[in-house]
Amino acid sequence: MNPQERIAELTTLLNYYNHQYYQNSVSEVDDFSFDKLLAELTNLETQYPDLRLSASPTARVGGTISKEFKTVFHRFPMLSLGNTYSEEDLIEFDKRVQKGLNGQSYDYICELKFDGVALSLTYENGVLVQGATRGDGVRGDDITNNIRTIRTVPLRVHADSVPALFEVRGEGFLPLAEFERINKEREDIGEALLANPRNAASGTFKQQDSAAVAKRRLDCFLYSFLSDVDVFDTHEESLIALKGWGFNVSQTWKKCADIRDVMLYINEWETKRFDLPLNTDGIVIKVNRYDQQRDLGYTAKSPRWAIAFKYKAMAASSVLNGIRYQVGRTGAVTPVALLTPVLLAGTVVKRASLHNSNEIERLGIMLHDTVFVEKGGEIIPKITGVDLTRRTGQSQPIVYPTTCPACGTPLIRKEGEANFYCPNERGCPPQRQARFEHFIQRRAMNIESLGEGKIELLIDRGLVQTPADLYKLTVTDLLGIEKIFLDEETGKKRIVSFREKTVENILTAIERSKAQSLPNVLFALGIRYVGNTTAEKLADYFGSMDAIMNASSEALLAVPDTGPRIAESIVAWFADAENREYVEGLRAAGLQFVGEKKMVEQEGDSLTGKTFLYTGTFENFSREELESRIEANGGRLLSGISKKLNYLIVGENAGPSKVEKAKKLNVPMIGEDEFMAMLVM
Ligand SMILES: NC(=O)c1ccc[n+]([C@@H]2O[C@H](COP(=O)([O-])OP(=O)(O)OC[C@H]3O[C@@H](n4cnc5c(N)ncnc54)[C@H](O)[C@@H]3O)[C@@H](O)[C@H]2O)c1
Ligand SMILES: [Zn+2]
Repeated sequence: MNPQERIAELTTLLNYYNHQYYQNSVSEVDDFSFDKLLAELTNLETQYPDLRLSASPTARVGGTISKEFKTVFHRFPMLSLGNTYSEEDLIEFDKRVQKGLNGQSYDYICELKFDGVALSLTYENGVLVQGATRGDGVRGDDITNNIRTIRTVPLRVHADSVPALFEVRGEGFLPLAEFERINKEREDIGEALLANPRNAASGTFKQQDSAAVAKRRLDCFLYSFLSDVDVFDTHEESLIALKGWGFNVSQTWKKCADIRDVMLYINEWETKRFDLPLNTDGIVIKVNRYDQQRDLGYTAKSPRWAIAFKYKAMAASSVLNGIRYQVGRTGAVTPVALLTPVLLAGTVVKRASLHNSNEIERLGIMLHDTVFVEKGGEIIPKITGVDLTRRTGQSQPIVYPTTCPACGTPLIRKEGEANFYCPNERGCPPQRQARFEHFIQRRAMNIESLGEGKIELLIDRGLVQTPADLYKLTVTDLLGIEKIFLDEETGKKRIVSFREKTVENILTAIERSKAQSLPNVLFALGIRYVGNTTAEKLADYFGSMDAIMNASSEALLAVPDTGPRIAESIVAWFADAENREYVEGLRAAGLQFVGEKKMVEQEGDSLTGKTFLYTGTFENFSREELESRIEANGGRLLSGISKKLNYLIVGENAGPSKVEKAKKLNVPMIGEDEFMAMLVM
């Protein structure tokens, strides 16, 4: 391939990866591979400047804006950072800084490079007025409402000395613990898992529904301050002040006197970073003094006074001794690799995730192979490849089981799904146990005192078949029973025994669970795809278990955010005779089958398929009434003016900027009378 062809190929490919990464929150390649391709393109362009294409990703910030949000212009451009994986490059960087500053002395501030989404927050008179994404660096998406859901972001800064107008920038992220929690929940209801915390954060910030965003507890670390007036002389001062004003500044930064100090910081955090509550992929080195930053200036894409040093993913090699097939609550069978223990990023790794059978095939691994294990964003490390040079005659092909490792039932694979399933929902021991565990969790029936082996014991003793049987348990059933559990790994014994106090606690918790509301009961049933939020929406809409149980697929589809996949799953679940019997058992036990019907009754469909936004006040409706009438007639409310908006309803004292924007985008504006006329059409 000649340079011209290669440049064209790389330009197209990298633009595609950027699009996937920034617009769709998907990484099709790992960052290291991406950065290598980008470096190759940069080199080719330097060698053959005439061949550079106008769409080249080398001199532009990768993202763009989206149509779903209002566009905002950044007061100061939001740039990218030059990056490197090598110490030599860092020394080169330091030499450039030294040269650029003509012999002045300087120091650096080192920070961790947080792996999330860049955010810009604007404060006017101490009040948060705007939160935006980086977008293409010049314009970003206005996601103020979503940013307001972050609890550590101050909505108002209580400090006398803050400038009238200033901007802070930072990295929005999904804490690892939260990422794990969400994925556990998704696994529980059979949803596909989120790939990694960065992409999950990026996808969450782009959601339209701020209430849904609030449910994922996003967080944000702030790392820079900008204003028109000079407030600080150094970056260090700004970090200290931001912290003092109540911003969430990670206390991992450090002032470094020279590049050798920087290297020490890099080494120090290479493994320590895994103890942080979020993923980091390197460190950022910034010249401390603002006047020196100004002297050094910017390229089209990044500051000359800063650079990112990225850590290569931590890898180790180990031997694959076996595979354990785990059966989850929904029957999905997932392989876990059992490895010879190996030290990786400060922890001993014995297991690695393999996701599913496709992954085993893709990697081409065999039993007893030497494999590469990497610690990336996830808590469990993953196998990334095979060391073929060390394959011995001992290697054996991995034969994926065709029957359930727990109960022997032949496995099935549903169309379009990567996992094999054990269809024996009720008889398969791990599935049965997981069903109980799902039932007792806090968001379901909240009988968590039954955790940690107690359920296993009840099942073992034949005291319970389905969770409905919990409500028949008596003191005599429970008192005195016990079981010894042996931890396979440590060889330690653990005794679970039901003494008087335990029994009392359990029976009280079971009794109290009868007061759990309809959405909790519905969620407790464990219908695939019916998570907490869906259960709440169904309960709000139908008001009773019977109404849900007897609802047709079409009726279910009318519930907000309920698509065909959820609707079909619900209908199929209730069509099953044994499930019906189970539900009747729960009814007989006295659980809450009736709730509050909170959803607006459908009045008509005259607004179906149309989107609305309103501004100002109205004679015949309060804001709430207007919103509920729109929804009750099949219309949809949007949160901002975009080309997608069909009508802006304009009332008294309408917001001039909204009207202006609607005019610019040719969005039809209607008055209250016209809206009422549409209702009766
Ligand atoms: N895997 C893929 O498909 C794919 C596609 C596109 C981009 N990428 C990755 O994204 C990178 C490019 O993204 P980029 O342009 O946002 O650059 P970058 O992520 O390498 O650096 C700039 C960003 O770093 C972040 N940052 C984190 N901590 C910071 C701190 N302490 N101080 C200042 N900034 C901090 C900010 O959000 C800033 O916008 C590439 O290096 C690549 O690894 C991957
Ligand atoms: Zn099974």
